[in-house]
Amino acid sequence: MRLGFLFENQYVLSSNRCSTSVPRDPRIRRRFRAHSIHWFDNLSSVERSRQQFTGKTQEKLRQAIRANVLDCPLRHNGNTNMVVTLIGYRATGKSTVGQLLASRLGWDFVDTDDQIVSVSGKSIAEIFREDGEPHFRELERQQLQRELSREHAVISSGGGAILNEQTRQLMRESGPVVWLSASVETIVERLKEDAASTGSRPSLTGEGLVEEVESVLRSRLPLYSEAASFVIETDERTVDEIVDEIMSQLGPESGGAS
Ligand SMILES: Nc1ncnc2c1ncn2[C@@H]1O[C@H](COP(=O)(O)OP(=O)(O)OP(=O)(O)O)[C@@H](O)[C@H]1O
Ligand SMILES: O=C(O)C1=C[C@@H](O)[C@@H](O)[C@H](O)C1
Ligand SMILES: [Mg+2]
Repeated sequence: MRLGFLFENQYVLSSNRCSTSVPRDPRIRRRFRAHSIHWFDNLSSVERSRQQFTGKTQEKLRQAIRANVLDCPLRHNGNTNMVVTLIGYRATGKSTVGQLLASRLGWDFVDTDDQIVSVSGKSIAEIFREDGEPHFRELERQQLQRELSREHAVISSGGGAILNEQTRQLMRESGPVVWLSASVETIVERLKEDAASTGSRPSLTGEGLVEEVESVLRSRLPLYSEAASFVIETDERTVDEIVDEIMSQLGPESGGAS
């Protein structure tokens, strides 16, 4: 049986006949995916080209991947779990975009920052101040672990959720991971203008705002990249346009463009 393969960080099922080749039980599907990824990671790039990409141009391949990448999980609507997780630095729009995306997909929307605030009865700034950042990270890890086992949902994660390796892996195993990106200038501008920043975005380094965004973003880029199924640039784009592009990347089965 052909399994699946990863290309440009996207998990791809190699067959269109997923209903027969992919186990329906979510637990078995997770193992199946993990195995496929491991299998692909262990192939040399030359071997990958020979086995998978022979005779196809890169662009054709990309199109094929876009068309197929989420075809199978979405076709199993109702049978398997399928969670879309939004990742990205502060103020890249995870919460704003996530709400609209969830309503377009008709799925539940979950914002793990909001959940942590509501369960703990404290703002994120208070948690950082009174209990320390490591405590917040642990709450975040637990919250995401719980929510990623939902059947269908759009999850807006916190900007630093990807710091945890176990969380990164679980996100990827649970469905597509959408990385919202923005330039330092855009992030700084949005952070300054958003009244919610004071309570929900305590300083991470003690540096000035611009220096902090530059240094923390730089250090996290490899982790966002590792966790992501695909990236969406958000600079100078409306929330509607961003959701349209995500829907289009998710493929026709999500109601997105073909
Ligand atoms: N595409 C966009 N264009 C203009 N403003 C935006 C866009 N996306 C989000 N914003 C604004 O940026 C601010 C931050 O957005 P949001 O809270 O959704 O970001 P976030 O990624 O969830 O941040 P955090 O990681 O801190 O939770 C809000 O004021 C929001 O209205
Ligand atoms: O980037 C971060 O580390 C954070 C982002 C926010 O979403 C919150 O989770 C919190 O302010 C920490
Ligand atoms: Mg948010």
